[in-house]
Amino acid sequence: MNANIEMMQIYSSLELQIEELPPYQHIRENEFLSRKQRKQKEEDIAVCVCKLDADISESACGERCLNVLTSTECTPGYCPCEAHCKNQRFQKCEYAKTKLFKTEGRGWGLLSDENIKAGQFIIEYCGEVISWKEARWRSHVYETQGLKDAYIICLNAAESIDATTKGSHARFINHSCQPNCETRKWNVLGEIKVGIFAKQDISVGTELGYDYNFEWYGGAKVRCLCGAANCSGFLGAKSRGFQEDTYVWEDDDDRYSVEKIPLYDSAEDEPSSKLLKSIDLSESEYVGNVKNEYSMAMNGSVKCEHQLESTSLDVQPLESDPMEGAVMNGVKTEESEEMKLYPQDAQQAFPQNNAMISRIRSSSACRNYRIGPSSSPRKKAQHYSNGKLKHLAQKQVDAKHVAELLASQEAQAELLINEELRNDATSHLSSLYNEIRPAIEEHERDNQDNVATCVAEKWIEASCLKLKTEFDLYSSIIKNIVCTPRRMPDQARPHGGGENEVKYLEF
Ligand SMILES: C[S@@+](CC[C@H](N)C(=O)[O-])C[C@H]1O[C@@H](n2cnc3c(N)ncnc32)[C@H](O)[C@@H]1O
Repeated sequence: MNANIEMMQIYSSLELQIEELPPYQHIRENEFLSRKQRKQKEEDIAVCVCKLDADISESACGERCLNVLTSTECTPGYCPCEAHCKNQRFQKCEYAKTKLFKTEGRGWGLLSDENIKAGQFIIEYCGEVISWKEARWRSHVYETQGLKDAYIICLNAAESIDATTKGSHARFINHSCQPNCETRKWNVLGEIKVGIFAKQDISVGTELGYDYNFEWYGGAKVRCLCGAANCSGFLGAKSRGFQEDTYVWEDDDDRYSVEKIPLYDSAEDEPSSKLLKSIDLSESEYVGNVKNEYSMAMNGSVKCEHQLESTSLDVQPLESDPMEGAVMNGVKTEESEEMKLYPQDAQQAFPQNNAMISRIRSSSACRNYRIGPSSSPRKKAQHYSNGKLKHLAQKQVDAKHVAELLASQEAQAELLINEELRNDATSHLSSLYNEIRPAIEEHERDNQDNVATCVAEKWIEASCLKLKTEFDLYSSIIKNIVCTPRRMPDQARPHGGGENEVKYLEF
């Protein structure tokens, strides 16, 4: 009888727990929404050279396995250690034992339910794999719905994992500024997966936490309640999402910020003590939502009851940027001088470099240099009221075509040389990206500290060189158009191109 009552009590407390858990679907594998899951091609399979030795447990794909060293899981059927291979932890869901629990003010959290060793794989962060654009859109939608907890993390430059409606227990791991876990990316059968790994030995019953700073796409500004001595104050304060939302810029002598939030570069850095002039939050629906979310987030006890099925959303996708696709119609146009001289934003010239830029931007070493679109103080006209940068998508000037319109051979040669220098600098920057990416990824895998300053400097140097060569090219075009004679119209031989292109070159 007593046992029955006890059982009923356990059952009802379990029921209570299940009731209280926010609605989500538990999944053990990522679901791909924006594309099909990749099938590993035979030629892409990395086969290690491990040899099974019954006396040495580490022999079957331990830490010296070539695949382990490159964060790649062995492929079943190809690994020489066959069923003994220890390097298929994601595939076999070899998770540590964990338990959900309710925290004070931070919603649900995850506890270790056994002693965990430093470096041990704890759990995969599963969810829906969506494009970066979709992530921005969803993050905005969730904010609009008043969803307090954010579950979107970055997978790669183009994709994110959203565990809001579907995910593994990793979605319950809270942020800590003094984390005992970290995220690491592994190549598993040709797909990148995000795992939570122990940074140190963790004893049973300890809350698991990792630093959201790098991978998290938290739409709202949530005050961090991790309690660490070095707490940075806000969740994901260095994350891309946070940086975009709280964009701070200078316009002549004015300084603006979305909120009067003191931003800390790192535990050691000084907080930005400058009093920032707050912009009118009502100016923008988006910022308005952020503000709304912020005040909600401050109320830690608010329990979110929102269902995600709601579709009648009165919001626009963030990517509906009114400047996107804007085309520079020629030097005759009313565009600013800066737009003429910089026909392509450095970031847009290399879409694949966005990851690099955002990673570098998220390191304090580089933030000191202010890389990327926020690298230099720009005119207010180039920002939206919420501080986001407008894209300066423009056509590139075809220097060869311009040269053909000039009568002077010297002028023609000058343009062509400058174009060649610009092209060299562009391809150098592009190849540098591939060269330094492994260093950055390696760094991120080992720990979540900042990337080395020398890496950032190399990148900045190449970016500056590219900007300089672009500047030289466009200033020499303008100079020669203004100061040297042009061919007579009937001598001009504009090549190829449609009507637009000819107009573009009519000076
Ligand atoms: C990935 S979820 C973590 C699980 C979440 N606590 C839950 O109940 O589902 C991230 C959200 O948890 C909350 N959170 C996580 N770490 C926090 C922290 N250190 N301080 C305050 N809130 C935190 C925030 O609302 C954040 O958006």
